[in-house]
Amino acid sequence: MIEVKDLHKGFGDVQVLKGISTTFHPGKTSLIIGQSGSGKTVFLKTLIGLHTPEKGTISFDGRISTKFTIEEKRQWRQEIGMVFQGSALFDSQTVEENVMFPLKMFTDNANSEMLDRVNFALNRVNLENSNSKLPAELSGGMQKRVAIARAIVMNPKYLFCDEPNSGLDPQTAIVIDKLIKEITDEYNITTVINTHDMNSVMEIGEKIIFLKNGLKAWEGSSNEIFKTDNEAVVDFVYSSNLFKKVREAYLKEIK
Ligand SMILES: Nc1ncnc2c1ncn2[C@@H]1O[C@H](COP(=O)(O)OP(=O)(O)OP(=O)(O)O)[C@@H](O)[C@H]1O
Repeated sequence: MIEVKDLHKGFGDVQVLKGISTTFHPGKTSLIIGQSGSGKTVFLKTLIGLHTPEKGTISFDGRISTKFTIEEKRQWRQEIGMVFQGSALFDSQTVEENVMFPLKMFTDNANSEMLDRVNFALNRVNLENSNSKLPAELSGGMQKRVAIARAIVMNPKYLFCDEPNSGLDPQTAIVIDKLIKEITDEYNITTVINTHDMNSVMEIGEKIIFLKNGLKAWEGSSNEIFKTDNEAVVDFVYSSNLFKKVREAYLKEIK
């Protein structure tokens, strides 16, 4: 479980996060949504330790990350998986080398042991027989699978994804979303995803946090987001006519 309390982060005179508190639970996919510039990326980067908060705490199963010693930080870093926008694979390395990278960096396991683990992760994302391919030889959806395999190869407790389905067609995006949700359930991972994709919100949003101007303006589940009368959420999520109609139809049905 990740507990965030009163998180503040700014740059110079600009305050970006203005006191965010929330909790992310194991086995659940939590989604961060909000307009461009609302602070989603700064929030995610602060959670993973790339930004240091001025105020507030982030606690990982009781361990406060800003108080970590170097050794504790190294240990914690191994418990984290990350999927970045655009997959962030090493272009000149094969799929196998990309997925093996965290194992080489953090463990001194024998090569055969690492290879078993790599094959397990690739198998889990349904990407067998691609070990020797280069990222350029794969489709965008397959590259995301490699990025997910790399993120889970260390058996993480926490998974952070920044726009995991950006650049994918809607069908592939849903497949990737569902894969992340399945893995989250299966391995009881605490997963936090930044997204702009309203399909993701509806499909996999077990918990949704809506940021507005650096504050948490709303949180709830995908079912609750249909029913909410929070104006800011409704304006943001149902800004397209299609989603407005879907919401109206849903609300009629449950009356
Ligand atoms: N390193 C930085 N230095 C100064 N300002 C920054 C820095 N990183 C982010 N900001 C500012 O913080 C604000 C929030 O940015 P952030 O990238 O978190 O927004 P976002 O919600 O992720 O937007 P988007 O959906 O467009 O990715 C913006 O005004 C941005 O200019």
